[in-house]
Amino acid sequence: MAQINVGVLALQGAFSEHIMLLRHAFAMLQAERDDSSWIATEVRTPEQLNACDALIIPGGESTAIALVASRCEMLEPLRSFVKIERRPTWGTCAGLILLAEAANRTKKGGQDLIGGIDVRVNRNYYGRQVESFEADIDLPFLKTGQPGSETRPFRGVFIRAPVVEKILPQVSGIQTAEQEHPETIVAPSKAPRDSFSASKLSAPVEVMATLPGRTNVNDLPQRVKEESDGDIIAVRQANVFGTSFHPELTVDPRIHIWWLREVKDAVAENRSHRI
Ligand SMILES: NC(=O)CC[C@H](N)C(=O)O
Repeated sequence: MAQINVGVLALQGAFSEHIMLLRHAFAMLQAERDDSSWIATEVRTPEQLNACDALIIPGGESTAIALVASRCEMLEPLRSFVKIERRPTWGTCAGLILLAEAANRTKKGGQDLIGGIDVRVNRNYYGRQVESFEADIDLPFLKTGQPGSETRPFRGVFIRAPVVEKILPQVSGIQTAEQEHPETIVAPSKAPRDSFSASKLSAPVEVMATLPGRTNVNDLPQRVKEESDGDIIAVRQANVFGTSFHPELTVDPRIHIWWLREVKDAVAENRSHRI
C-alpha cells in the first residue's frame, strides 16, 4: 500500500481548514477502495517539505506567506519543489498568487513569488474584504464521469480574490516574463530553467474555470481580456494548479478529491521512473 504524504504550507492562512478537508477527502477515496495510505502534514520547514509528495498553499495573505517563507528560508526549497522537482502543487487564493510567475497590484516594493504557472494575476481584483462574495461556479473538470462526480455547481468563496488577467508567453529561459512585461513584479527565479524537461516546458497553461464578469462590482481595474469569456478563476500548467477561491472554506471535498486523484497518478508515474 503506497503512502502518499500531502503537505499543506502552514506559515499563515487557512491551512487547518485544508487539512480538515483533505482528511474528509481521504476518507471518501478510501470508501471507494482507493488503496493508498494518505497522510496530511503541516509544512513549516525544508525538511518537512522534502518529505511531501504534493503540496497545498492555502489562502491567506500572499505577502505575509512570502515574508515568513523568506525568513524561514523556505522560498528556494518551495521554488525547487514546484519548478525543478515538479511535484504536484495546488494554490488557493493567496496560494494562486504565489504560484503565478507575475503579479500586479502588489505592495510597494513588490513581493516574492514562488512561480510555476506562466500567468500574471491581478491581486485583490474584486476589491477589498467588504467586497468579498460567494457565487455558484461551474467547474467542468469535476465532471469526470467517475464515481461521486456530479454536475451540481460548486460554491465559490472569493475573499479579496485574485484573477488570472494574462496568460504569459511560456518562460523559455531566453526571454523572461520580466523582460516581456516590465511593468509587472516578477518573482526572481533563481532556479535554473534549463533543468526542466522539454515536455514540462512545453506544457501549456490550461484555463480550468471562469466566472462570468461581475458587472455589479464597482471600480474594477482595466484588465487585459483573454479570449475566454469571464474572469479566469482556475488554471493548471503541468504539475501546478491554482484557484482564485477557497474550497477549504466550504465543506465540499470535490475539488480536493479530484486533485488527490491527479496527485496519485503523478506520484505513481514518478515512482515508476525511479525504479
Ligand atoms: N483570501 C485570500 O487568500 C486573499 C489573498 C490576498 N488578496 C493576497 O494578496 O494575498
